[in-house]
Amino acid sequence: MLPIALEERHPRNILMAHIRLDNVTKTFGAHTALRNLNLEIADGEFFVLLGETGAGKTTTLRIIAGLEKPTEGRVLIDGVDVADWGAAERDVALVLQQYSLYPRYTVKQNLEFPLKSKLRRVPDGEIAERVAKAAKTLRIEHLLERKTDRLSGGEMQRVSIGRAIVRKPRVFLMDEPLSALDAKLREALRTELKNIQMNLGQTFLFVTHDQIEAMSMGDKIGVLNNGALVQVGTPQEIYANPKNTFVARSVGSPPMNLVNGRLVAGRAVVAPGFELPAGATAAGAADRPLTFGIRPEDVQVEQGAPVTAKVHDVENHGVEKILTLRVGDNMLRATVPARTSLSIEDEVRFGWNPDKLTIFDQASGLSLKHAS
Ligand SMILES: Nc1ncnc2c1ncn2[C@@H]1O[C@H](COP(=O)(O)OP(=O)(O)OP(=O)(O)O)[C@@H](O)[C@H]1O
Repeated sequence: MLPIALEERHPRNILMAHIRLDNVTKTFGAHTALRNLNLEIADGEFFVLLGETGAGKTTTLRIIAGLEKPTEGRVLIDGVDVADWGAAERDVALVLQQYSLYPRYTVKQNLEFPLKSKLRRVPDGEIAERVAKAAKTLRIEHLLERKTDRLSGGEMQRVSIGRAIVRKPRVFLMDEPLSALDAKLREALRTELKNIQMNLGQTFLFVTHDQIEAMSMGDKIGVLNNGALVQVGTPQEIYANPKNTFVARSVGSPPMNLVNGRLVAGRAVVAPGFELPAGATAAGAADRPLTFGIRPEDVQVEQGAPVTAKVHDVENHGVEKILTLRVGDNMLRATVPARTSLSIEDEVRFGWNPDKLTIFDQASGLSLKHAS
């Protein structure tokens, strides 16, 4: 019996999809790539999975796409367990870092290709309509007759995304699609991709190791470390309230300052001459080794007595400067306005509003806010 055409199975007015991973574990021999992953991606959400190399990002995408089976756990699309569905039936589009285009075909032929499969049965008129619309959205109309081996990296990636868009999949899965592009193009495509997603209103799962991409594009970010999901939240939640020191280090450029210290007589002490105001002590912070976290933009730096630090380095970033301060054995980064005129070896005093501190348990790395 012929398989039911995808176009008939998923009526075109139902394009969105809700994805849930229930306790998914994936092992390759003795190696555990994913452990007890619980993940929920809402309809129409732009969800970014952020993780370092080997964290399990691609494995997660491949499991959702049906290219890999979980060792344990379930994948649900719109509430339905899709364990028995093959990749084609799941109707998800995977966009990869390497553009999988046909080099001898024109852009137009590349865009038409996914719709010409027998499984889809898309009428010719509709193929032309969808290709024209995708080309307009991606601003590649002028390239339609060009062979894809004559395109720049950015243009090729647009065509790859176009091949996903014309299919009208239920879900877009994107595996570091911008990482092979140069910085300027990456920035431009970040904004475009976000706009495209908002216009289509469809579910996007985008994986990256680039925290700037995650922060600027995601409605929600999931931070993956060593196959485990550490924290899920909006970019603002993740930035302002990291669950542990790993997440604190993963977002922000420069990252959060993390300095080890402890509480002595109710007063937080990081190092000699580096005492935090008494108000900085958090509820539940007993006398134990702690790590104090402060974002560089929350460090205030002034010239004059009492001297508490020396300027170790000054980086000029146009709108702002990033100072590295030497405080005893510790280095502290501070973001200050560009007009600040400080030079290496200048003596300064620094401080911060205690409300801006995040305090972590040194042994577990967990934020006391999340632990309480
Ligand atoms: N088919 C496989 N066989 C054996 N090990 C695998 C296989 N696929 C992935 N792994 C391992 O599982 C872990 C997670 O891999 P995965 O590709 O999901 O990571 P990633 O976060 O996408 O990394 P990257 O950013 O480098 O692509 C890695 O340690 C990897 O070596």
